[in-house]
Amino acid sequence: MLHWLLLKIQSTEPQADALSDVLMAHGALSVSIEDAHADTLAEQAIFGEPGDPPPGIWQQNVVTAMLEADADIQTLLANVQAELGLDGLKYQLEQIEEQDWVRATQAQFDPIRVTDDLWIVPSWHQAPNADAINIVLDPGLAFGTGSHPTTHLCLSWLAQLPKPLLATANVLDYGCGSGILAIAAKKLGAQSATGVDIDTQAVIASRDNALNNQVDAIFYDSAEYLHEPFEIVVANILSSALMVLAPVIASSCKSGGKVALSGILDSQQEILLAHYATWFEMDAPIQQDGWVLLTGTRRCP
Ligand SMILES: C[S@@+](CC[C@H](N)C(=O)[O-])C[C@H]1O[C@@H](n2cnc3c(N)ncnc32)[C@H](O)[C@@H]1O
Repeated sequence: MLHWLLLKIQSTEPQADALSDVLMAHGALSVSIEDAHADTLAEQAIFGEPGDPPPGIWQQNVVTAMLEADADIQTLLANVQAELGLDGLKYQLEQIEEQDWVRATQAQFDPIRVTDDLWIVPSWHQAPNADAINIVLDPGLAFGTGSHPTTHLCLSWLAQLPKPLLATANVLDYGCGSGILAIAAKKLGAQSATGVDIDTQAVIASRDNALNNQVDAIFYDSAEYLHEPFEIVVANILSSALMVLAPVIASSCKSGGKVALSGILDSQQEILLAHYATWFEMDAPIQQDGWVLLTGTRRCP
């Protein structure tokens, strides 16, 4: 049964916001803007870092309006053209059938293999390897489902740490998001795991996820962080935050302790390597899909 129409209009960066406003004013249920070249070699990557000005939008984009099935498209287009002074709009119309939206959303998330022995499994899936360490995690408001290369890099690093080292290690997950790294550390055998985050929602999500995984890990607001020393510190935060937090991360890591830093783009690794070399003996960077993991060992202060 037909339920909605999707009107997709080709646009350019200066027009896109005004076009969205006019579509909403004339009855669109929702409007989204996407890169016109998404999923092609010409795709334009846009990243925002805390403290930076808003990154803007794509030069060539597609503005998509979701409309009631009986919307009068010709009148809507005439209004858009008249109000914005645009001629010859290029557009496409698609029909959306009713479907089971919960099932459709869940179908996008499959179990993620980190190693043969470590998997991230959505709660509605059967674990592909029941004997593996399976972290049960559903997509939520906090970052960290395991699908992003930066999380994957940190998880792979935790998984390859020697078991005797982990068994005596207290692990700090700075910028815990969903709590995935702290939960993984504890499940892999760490003595203790603590996560802190600047975002209250992340702390709540981490506590819920730890409970769902029957993992005893502590999560709290980074504003209350006590600067305790840990044997292992993982921090998957964007590079600008890692630069600012470097003294905190260094003072949180015991002499001889290990650090793993991610959320770093290829182009940002040199400056971070140089900065963290002040406190750590740094290893060769590890790369995945344009993202970098930096690891090191804390020198004696
Ligand atoms: C990329 S997510 C990483 C989440 C998870 N650790 C993972 O590896 O998937 C970064 C997290 O760091 C948090 N964050 C950003 N800046 C921070 C800061 N200055 N102090 C503490 N947490 C911060 C964000 O709220 C976010 O939850």
